[in-house]
Amino acid sequence: MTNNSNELPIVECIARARIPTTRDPNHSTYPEIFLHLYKNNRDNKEHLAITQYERLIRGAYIGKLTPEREIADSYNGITLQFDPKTGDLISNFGEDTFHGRLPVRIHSECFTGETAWSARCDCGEQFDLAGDYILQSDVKSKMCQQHGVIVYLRQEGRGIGLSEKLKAYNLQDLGKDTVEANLLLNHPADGRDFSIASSILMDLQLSEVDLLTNNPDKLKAIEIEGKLRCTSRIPMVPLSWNEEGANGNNNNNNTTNSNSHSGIRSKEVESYLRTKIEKMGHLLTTPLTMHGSNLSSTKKE
Ligand SMILES: Nc1nc2c(ncn2[C@@H]2O[C@H](COP(=O)(O)OP(=O)(O)OP(=O)(O)O)[C@@H](O)[C@H]2O)c(=O)[nH]1
Repeated sequence: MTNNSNELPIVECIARARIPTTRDPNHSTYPEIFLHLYKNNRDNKEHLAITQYERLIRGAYIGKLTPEREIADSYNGITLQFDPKTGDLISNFGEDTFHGRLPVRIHSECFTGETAWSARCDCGEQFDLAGDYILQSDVKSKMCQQHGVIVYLRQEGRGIGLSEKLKAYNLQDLGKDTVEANLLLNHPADGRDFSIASSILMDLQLSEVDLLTNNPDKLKAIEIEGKLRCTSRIPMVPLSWNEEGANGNNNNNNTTNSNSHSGIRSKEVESYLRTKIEKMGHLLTTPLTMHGSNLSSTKKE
């Protein structure tokens, strides 16, 4: 395995499965998503793609697998044939490049935000918003059509890992911001490698994506000449900013922020978001009334 950062990582899907989900309460039957587990030649992590699009189910097992059966249930009118020993699809459909745009979220692991209900960051909220945007049918944007992909990168704490992130939290409690805390611990401000996500998206045969993000580094990483293109950015506006009078690019109708849930509020999350905007160039306009500050800075795209 090579580790040349100028080259795109090589990714290989090592497991796929169909997952019925409860994400869409308006759906009469449960919608289905597919989990694709990838290994790669950059790190020893298993990264994930969560897809909602029928052409992206290569290798996914559909129907009830028994040792005698070689034909699985049909899916969207296509009869699926699979290898009963491995569970892999034999049919080759879905191998063509997908011609069209799909909403895509590249999300980084955050145990504290997604599992432990931490109000230090908005990671759990963002993950839910991305799922709602992609999986629900009643979102504002007609572009969704209940199709899309979430690439879930196992890059906890912007790549520094959970134990180092907890040390950073302690420094933040002493007054450092998230960037200063990382640097004091001898880590980069952001140690993530988004090119793994690009390779996964290309493996899923995507060529054009509408990226759900405020992070300019993700927008850059997604542009692979002649292969992968970001056609538009869908801003991730914190839910709590709904009532705070967010302006500028946050008022874009085509955002993930389409419901009235009040979102995460804490002085820690405000500091976290402020540091993203002021030090990491995130494409968000701070609401003027942000608690504990009178910020009015606007980052232009
Ligand atoms: N080092 C460090 N990492 C944190 C902290 N809070 C959250 N994180 C990590 O920051 C990452 C958030 O990444 P993403 O959800 O991809 O979002 P993003 O890069 O901010 O960009 P968006 O696409 O705009 O949401 C996760 O890996 C979190 O674990 C912190 O205080 N310190």
